Amino acid sequence: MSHPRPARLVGVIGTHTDIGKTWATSRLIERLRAKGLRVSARKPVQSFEAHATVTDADVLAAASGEDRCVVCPSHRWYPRALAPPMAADCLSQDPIKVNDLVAEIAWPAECDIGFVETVGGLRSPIAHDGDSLDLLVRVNVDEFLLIADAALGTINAIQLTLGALPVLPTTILLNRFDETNELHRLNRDWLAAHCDAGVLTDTAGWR
Ligand SMILES: Nc1ncnc2c1ncn2[C@@H]1O[C@H](COP(=O)(O)OP(=O)(O)OP(=O)(O)O)[C@@H](O)[C@H]1O
Ligand SMILES: C[C@H](N)[C@@H](CCCCCC(=O)O)NC(=O)O
Repeated sequence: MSHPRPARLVGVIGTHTDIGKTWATSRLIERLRAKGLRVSARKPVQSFEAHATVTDADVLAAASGEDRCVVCPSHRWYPRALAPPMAADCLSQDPIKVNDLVAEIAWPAECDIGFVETVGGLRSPIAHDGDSLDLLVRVNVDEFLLIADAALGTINAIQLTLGALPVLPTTILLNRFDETNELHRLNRDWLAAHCDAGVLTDTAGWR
């Protein structure tokens, strides 16, 4: 049996953990849904501080209008702020396999755009046998959305990330971009001139 797949499947990656993948993706989902598009979000596995009251799945679910345990299955919630396989080990949970994470992703029958959010940065371990990039390759995404910041050092982080990606359309979103900050503007312009990717400073420009 073939499983439904969104018409457009976007892999969300970051230059670093806490860069704003969930925040930016949620803002983008809200904007797309307001236009009438059917949008879903999936975070195949998540790890977080044990005392956290709101997880990435909660934030994405609030934006997409889905159940948080549909966004991220409840058995893939690891309450330790470590890469998921490391968290699983510390919590004496079973090893995480990329194949299982992929198999657990289910989309609604009709979905215009699906977002798969990874963990940490592109090469952060997401399972015992693979990292965020491995997962998105297995999921066979159509394109990448790279969340980065606009501050000093971002060019290196973005270049390293782009260099590790397969050739697919990629959009860079500079989270927390401040138009009044000259460095932010100069970084945006340099990236637009030198990178083979679209460069956005907010979700409004996403096409
Ligand atoms: N543009 C922004 N404005 C306000 N708060 C933001 C913004 N971007 C991120 N944040 C906040 O920064 C924190 C980290 O962001 P977020 O959880 O989106 O990062 P992440 O890349 O998804 O992290 P992880 O590696 O855990 O997946 C969150 O508390 C989030 O609400
Ligand atoms: C705990 C964090 N919030 C995040 C995992 C980040 C792992 C980073 C590992 C690394 O690259 O060193 N978890 C998650 O996105 O579900």
